[in-house]
Amino acid sequence: MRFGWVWCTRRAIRHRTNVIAPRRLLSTQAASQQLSKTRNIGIIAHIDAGKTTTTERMLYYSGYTRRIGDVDEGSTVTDFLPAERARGITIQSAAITFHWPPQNAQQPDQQLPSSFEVVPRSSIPHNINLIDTPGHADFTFEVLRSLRVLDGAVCILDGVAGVEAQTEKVWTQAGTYHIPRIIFVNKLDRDGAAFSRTVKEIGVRLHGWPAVCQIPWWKGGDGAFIGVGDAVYLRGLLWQGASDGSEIKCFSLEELEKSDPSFADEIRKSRVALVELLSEHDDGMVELFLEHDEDHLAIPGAQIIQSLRRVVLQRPQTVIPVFAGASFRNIGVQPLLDAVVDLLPSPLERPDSEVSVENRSGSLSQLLAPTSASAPSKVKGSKGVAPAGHGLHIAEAKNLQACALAFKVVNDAKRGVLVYVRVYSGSIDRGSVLFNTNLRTAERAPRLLRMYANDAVEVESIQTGQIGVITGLKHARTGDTLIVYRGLNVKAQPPAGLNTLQLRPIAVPPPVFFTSIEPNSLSEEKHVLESLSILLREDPSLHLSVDEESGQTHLAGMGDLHLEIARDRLLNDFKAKARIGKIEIGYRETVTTATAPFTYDLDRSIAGKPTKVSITACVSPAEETDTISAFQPTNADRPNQEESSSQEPYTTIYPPTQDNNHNTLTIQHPSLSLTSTKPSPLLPPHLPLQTLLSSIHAGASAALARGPLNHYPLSNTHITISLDATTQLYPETTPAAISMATRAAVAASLRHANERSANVLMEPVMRVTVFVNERSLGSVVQDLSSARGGQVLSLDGEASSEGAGVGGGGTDSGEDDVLRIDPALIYAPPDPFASGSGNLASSGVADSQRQIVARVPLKEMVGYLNHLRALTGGRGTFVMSVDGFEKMGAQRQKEVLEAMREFS
Ligand SMILES: Nc1nc2c(ncn2[C@@H]2O[C@H](COP(=O)(O)OP(=O)(O)OP(=O)(O)O)[C@@H](O)[C@H]2O)c(=O)[nH]1
Repeated sequence: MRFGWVWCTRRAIRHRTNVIAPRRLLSTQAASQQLSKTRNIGIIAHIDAGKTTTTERMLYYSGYTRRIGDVDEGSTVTDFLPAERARGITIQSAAITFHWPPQNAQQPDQQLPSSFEVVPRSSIPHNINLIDTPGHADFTFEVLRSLRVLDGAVCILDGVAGVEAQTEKVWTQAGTYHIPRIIFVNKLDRDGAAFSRTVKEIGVRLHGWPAVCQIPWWKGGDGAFIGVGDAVYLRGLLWQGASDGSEIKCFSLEELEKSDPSFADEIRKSRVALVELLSEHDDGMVELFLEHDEDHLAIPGAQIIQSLRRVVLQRPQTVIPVFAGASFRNIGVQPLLDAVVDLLPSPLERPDSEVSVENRSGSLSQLLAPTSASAPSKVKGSKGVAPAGHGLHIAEAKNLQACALAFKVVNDAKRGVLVYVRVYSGSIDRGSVLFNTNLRTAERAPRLLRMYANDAVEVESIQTGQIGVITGLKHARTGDTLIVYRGLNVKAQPPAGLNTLQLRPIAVPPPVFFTSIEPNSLSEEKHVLESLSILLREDPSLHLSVDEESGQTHLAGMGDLHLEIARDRLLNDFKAKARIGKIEIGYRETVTTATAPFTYDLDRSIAGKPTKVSITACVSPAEETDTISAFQPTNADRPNQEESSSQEPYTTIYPPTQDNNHNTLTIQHPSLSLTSTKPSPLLPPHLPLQTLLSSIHAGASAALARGPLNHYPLSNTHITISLDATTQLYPETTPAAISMATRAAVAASLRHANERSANVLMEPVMRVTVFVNERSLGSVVQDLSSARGGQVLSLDGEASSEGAGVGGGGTDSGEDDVLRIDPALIYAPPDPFASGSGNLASSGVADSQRQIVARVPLKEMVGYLNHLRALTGGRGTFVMSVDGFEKMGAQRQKEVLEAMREFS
């Protein structure tokens, strides 16, 4: 029997049409039907596992592309940036929409049946919004950003390499967002493919029970990879005939019994193992098993799917459905798409979104819940927000019409800047005024799009749960929260409370590499700055700063590849004409002593106008600890002085969260009260107190950008500014003068501190996780701890005696309560090409795979991959992330500074 990937059972669907529902109910029912038929999913994996290759097949089989794009030819839909095509890697996550199973334009929208006991969900076309994420560790932040808007994920593994370092990392990250995941073991056509070893690694390294839903079908038992055995529907699927993989031949167990009895036998074993595993985690499966006289094979496939779905949606997810294929050979992608629809959740099945309002967090439904009679009444001075512990009730929430997250900004050559949003509540309509709660600005959404592969289709609205694109926005950046508020116009602001609403704030790691950018000529400067500002809107993990003294612009990022790509995009995509310096490590400086107050008097003309002001500053070390931790919230540029002002109206504190470098700023302004409703007579009329404070903040930040020791940004430094309005402000005081004087006063104080007791350099220290063979373990540990000055924290998740108590062992997530699974208890079919047969030790997992976690200075990790490969015969892999900044010892600092001089 030959057929395309359209199940015969699909035709069996009957719809009940005799139910008459009220009109309003019908519209909400229609909306919820639509949402039930939506999947917002991501594809995650280690670099090169085959995410883009698999996505291309998904687009092709769903009918959205006419030919299959090839990563190696640079013709894929999702890797559309020239830099991605040139390098064959994904840099930006792409979001595309398609239907699965394919939708026939002539057919009316099909309704989901009321039960899935007989036919699976995948018998009805669903709307899939898919995000293909980058695998390289330098773009981890891009992955994190995407994970926030996903409801489910497909993790792709390379069947030869197994579970790799970056897989483990993104898997854990997806776990922290409670994103249900399924696994596709890809590249099973390659020499050395080891499905069994990979399945065992899933159990051991991803800490979940692999539910093997498909087993590989090797021709004649040990020949070419030709298809899969389906443990759910008890059949063999053979990809044959058409080279595009659209024709699949299906064999029943009885048929297989005649042609390939051992394969038929293995499919039965896989079904028994699957039912056994599900019975341990799902009571529904136990009942089914009993109902079917304890016959593992008698349970209908559709009910196995139902049980799989229930376990996938459990929190935490401990069972991981595993599928098999080789997307490059067009094998296995259609059943994987069915699994996406059948097993991953719709937006309706996801937990409520996290939000924060005025620094308090809760859930979106708490915020939107109608204020009940028992809800606390408005507290004076609290701007309508109930005190902590009473949820997030805000009277104005009833006027909130939509709430969305801009999770991605892309500069499209044809369509301009595209802002990808996921709507969490309400609907964004064409022409809506959106208030950006990060930037505190409003702008209109002129056009809305849905991206179907290469085509964009204009739409009137983007509804709750959907992903869409807004074009024509001038300000929105990746990570911004956008709200629509009843009565809002472009000039108005929503009331306090709502204007601080943030959806799932995300931590941005500090940048550790930087490079300088200098326009080739003055006339190029504008274009260079505009291009940089688009890059920054796209990617908030890039940081831009201007060194006022040297006039140089510095671009900082997460890794050397991250900056290399930014440089390529600037020069090649945006055609900016600029000189780009070499990529260097971003060290920090910190003060070691406190200074006495120093006053800077400014009295000169600026832009032809006389200006006058005095600013007093002193600096001190911010804290006693030697390290600073790595992560800060994204809304870092949002001043927080209102909070502190409510406690102390004459002091404004900018806490460390305002600054990526853990600097703090305290402004003492006796005689100027923040809580006073009347303007102070001590302030010049053109200088409101908030403007004065912002000018001081800007001046202090500029001074902190360049330290006196070696021109690195300051870190862990506390600045105190005191300003007596009666003696230090004048009618000629302007905001620009205040900034200038503050910068001068702080810079002088930093110099004084450095003269009294020299500043020290702080260097980025990475948390490195290395995977190596048993044989190479000794040499890699030796290399990390001796040659690279690192500190081994744990081996295989167990804290080493050396590292105990320093950074903790365990996984990257720091979780100690991860599920530890004995690989001997995991079912996997034998690997024909590996020595041994499905036993972890004999298949090489226990022997070969060891995990080392260490803290190592970033400087020592530059070029580490090549060294690791040499030490491990090419098998070792590693991932790293910033663990913090650490003060250098005198000798190390001397060596680093000398090396810098040598190369400069
Ligand atoms: N033999 C074989 N090669 C494959 C398969 N799938 C992908 N490849 C190849 O593996 C390489 C990487 O594939 P990609 O699809 O770019 O992998 P990726 O995971 O998207 O890579 P990044 O986006 O850079 O992380 C390409 O050369 C593909 O042709 C497969 O099933 N079999």
